Amino acid sequence: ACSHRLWPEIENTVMEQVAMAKLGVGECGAGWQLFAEDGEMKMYRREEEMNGLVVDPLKAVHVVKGITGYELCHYFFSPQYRYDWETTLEHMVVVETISEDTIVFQQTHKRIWPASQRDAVFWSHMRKLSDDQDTEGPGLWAVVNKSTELPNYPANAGKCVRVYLTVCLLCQTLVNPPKNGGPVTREDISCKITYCSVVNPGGWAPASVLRAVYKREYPKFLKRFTAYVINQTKDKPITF
Ligand SMILES: O=S(=O)(CCO)c1ccc(-c2ccc(C3CCCC3)c([C@H]3C[C@H]3c3ccccn3)c2)cc1
Repeated sequence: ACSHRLWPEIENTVMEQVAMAKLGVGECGAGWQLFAEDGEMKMYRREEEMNGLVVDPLKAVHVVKGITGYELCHYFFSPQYRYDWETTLEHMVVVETISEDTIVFQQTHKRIWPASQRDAVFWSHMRKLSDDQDTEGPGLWAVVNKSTELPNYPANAGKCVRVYLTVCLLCQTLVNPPKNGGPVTREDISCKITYCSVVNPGGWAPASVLRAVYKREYPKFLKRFTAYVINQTKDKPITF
């Protein structure tokens, strides 16, 4: 995989995205505004436009009990589960499997009225990161998705407007070993999640419409996805 043409970009993007994900939303002076909250899940956005297009960066933080960072990243990265949890997905193609941890996708998303239908072409990479603090711990896992150009999937060639996205799912597993020294069970683990995304909608769509869609779709997506992983893993051995 290190020889692949995308490798340098993947390496740089992962480092940059993980560094950004680790930054707290800090004092809200940094422009992050809380727009959705549900229990442990908090969603922030910054209102940003690029030549008239809404490209509001999104940062969500969440803590989920009973699953590991590896498990969350595995179900997020692996194509075979995506239709189960990604409700806005109309069609997904695995364009290229660069390695077991790097895949190129083409996805068509269901049309969200009144915007025209969108598609995305992006590479997706999953990786374990060394957790600076404790090296031997379960550590940090991340999946980074970033739009890329593919000659065989030219942008805006068919009915869909091409979106440009950069997404980072950063997960830290927290283990609370049982007092009695017994084996670690799912009651003793939780996962701290940071999900960052910037989606440039490609073609024009009304700012009010896009912001309403983001406000509705992102909380739904993160809640549905985490519930899906909890359900998929509850009767399986823990994978760190
Ligand atoms: O995390 S991923 O990599 C998971 C792999 O599927 C991801 C997440 C989000 C998107 C996406 C793509 C298009 C749109 C919009 C833009 C104009 C009209 C459609 C949106 C906005 C609508 C928001 C949204 C948020 C979450 C889920 C779906 N929809 C989001 C794509 C990939």
